[in-house]
Amino acid sequence: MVGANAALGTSAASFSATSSVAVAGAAAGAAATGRRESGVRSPCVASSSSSLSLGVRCRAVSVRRPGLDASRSLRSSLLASGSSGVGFSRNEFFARHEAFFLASNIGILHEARRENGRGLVVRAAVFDQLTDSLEAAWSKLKKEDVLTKDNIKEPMKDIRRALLEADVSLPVVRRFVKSVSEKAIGMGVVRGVRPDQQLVKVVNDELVGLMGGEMVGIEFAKSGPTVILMAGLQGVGKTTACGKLALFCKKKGKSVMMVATDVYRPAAIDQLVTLGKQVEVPVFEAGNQLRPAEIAKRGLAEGKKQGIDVIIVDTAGRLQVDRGMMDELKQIKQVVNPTEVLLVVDAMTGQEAAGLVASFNLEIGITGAILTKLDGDSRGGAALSVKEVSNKPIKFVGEGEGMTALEPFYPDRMASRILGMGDVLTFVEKAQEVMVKEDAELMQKRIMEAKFDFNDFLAQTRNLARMGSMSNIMKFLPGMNKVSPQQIREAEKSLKIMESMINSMTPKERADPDLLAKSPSRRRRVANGSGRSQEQVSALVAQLFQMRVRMKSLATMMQGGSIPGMEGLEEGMKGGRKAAPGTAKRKRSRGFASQLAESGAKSSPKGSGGFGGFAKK
Ligand SMILES: Nc1nc2c(ncn2[C@@H]2O[C@H](COP(=O)(O)OP(=O)(O)OP(=O)(O)O)[C@@H](O)[C@H]2O)c(=O)[nH]1
Repeated sequence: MVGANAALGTSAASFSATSSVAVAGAAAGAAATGRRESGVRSPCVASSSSSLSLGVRCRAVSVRRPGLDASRSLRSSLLASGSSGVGFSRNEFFARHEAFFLASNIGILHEARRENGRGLVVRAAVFDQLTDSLEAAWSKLKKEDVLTKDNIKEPMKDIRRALLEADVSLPVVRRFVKSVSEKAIGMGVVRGVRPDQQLVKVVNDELVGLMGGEMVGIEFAKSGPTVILMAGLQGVGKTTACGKLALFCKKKGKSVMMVATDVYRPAAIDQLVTLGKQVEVPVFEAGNQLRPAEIAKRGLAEGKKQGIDVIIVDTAGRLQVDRGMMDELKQIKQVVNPTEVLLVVDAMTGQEAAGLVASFNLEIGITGAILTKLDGDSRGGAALSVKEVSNKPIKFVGEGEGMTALEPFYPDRMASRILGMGDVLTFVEKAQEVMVKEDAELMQKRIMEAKFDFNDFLAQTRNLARMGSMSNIMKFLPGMNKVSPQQIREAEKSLKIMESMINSMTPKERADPDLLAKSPSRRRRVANGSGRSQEQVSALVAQLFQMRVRMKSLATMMQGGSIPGMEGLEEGMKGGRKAAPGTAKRKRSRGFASQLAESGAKSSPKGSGGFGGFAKK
């Protein structure tokens, strides 16, 4: 293989710029306007005859959930292959493409063995600010040997400030800081784990607890339809959330109907009907002359008649909480006897959102919250405060206007993202949506046999593109929050260039890159066909050989399911205090990093550049 690279006699450095990264184009659908008439309006259901119509770069924060070994390994591997500081070299960035491939394949195979199909978790610019501020806190402990009352004072001040800036309410911040301080000081020396990592671990656990610990999903009724009553102030995204939730339930195999009871805002009913068309869910409406509770009652009767599984009732919002609104909600609640009452709150209102959840709960009794517009909020105080302030869980988060932009809220994954550790589980779940297990198995086999070819490369790249835009996908991966939009644009451009070269290869050449490695005339032909230079084609071929080696090596480690850096910390934190310097575990840890480095070095001819950044610097 190295021989083949040498035979190409090229510097692959030029290929850095023509490397690959997935691109996606998600088209937002334009919506048709619904007529205001009678009946259940549906694009798919016949009209009713009724007259009603850690950047932290800590490689070792554990997530306390069983069965996540492979996911942890993925994350650890990605972390290990990633940047260790602010800023991201281009090579490191491109190197992630290999990690994407591996993560999607191995992740799918692992997760395919897991029964419960869980949803996705948030991705957004949210928490960027908090993540950065927390990094400053850890960095103050880099030179310490043990956490003490004195040396955590400064980092704790930073954490306090970071949380307040994120708009977390003061009492919550106070409790949080107190609890973290006590636990951190009580830890003592944990061999093999640096004090800054210890603190990250404590903060991680506290964040998970603060946000409620476990994910709390929708509770479906044991018999009869599940009725979900949606409440919230005006403009928070309630109607949009109804559509998103309808789609979410549909994907779970439920039949869904939405009921439009907002008789005050003229366009509200039409808006719901339009969304219904978009997600192909019928909407029950009865104009704006009846009382909302009456419409809800008739909607429920209609849903029952049709044997609908989930009935989502949209309600009117008000500019602020007022008696009329609460009374109306109470009346609707009384007639539909909902399984879930979800309060929709706008993340951008920060701690105010948490206060609203508390007061709505007191007034009407709610079962949880949907936090919308998380994509527009870079502070994240609402996500951190809601559970603590109201004792009600956030059940979903909305992070976009599109109908698919609703995801269950997982406190542990969110904590992971706050700490700059990415969210590999979500990445894997996204991959599962576009790849079938059999394909992943086949691809895995080819990676392990170092037979990964240009066809595989194209297939994988296209799969990744189907998962969403590059910038969205990257948010799930550790350290990728440091990649600039400019780098993303370049990478997207590079992918197109690369595809054009691969498209100019014959099927035989795609399947057997050796043909190209050995034949300058073939490379010349591909260059002419794609309008690229011969050097670029040579570099592309060289890269494929390098990728084969590195992917096989990394895949072997990921499949082992045990990445020492992570494991060591976990055990240390459990109180094992076993991993003394120089022990096998420590050696394995070093071995992992150096193996990565070696695999890159071995396969890269001198001066080849390319994916050289894959190895940890
Ligand atoms: N960026 C972003 N925008 C959102 C999100 N959810 C809703 N929106 C937008 O917020 C605006 C208001 O959303 P609606 O669903 O009409 O809000 P509403 O609460 O039903 O409003 P009322 O019916 O007036 O009470 C719309 O422009 C939505 O597209 C989200 O998660 N992210």
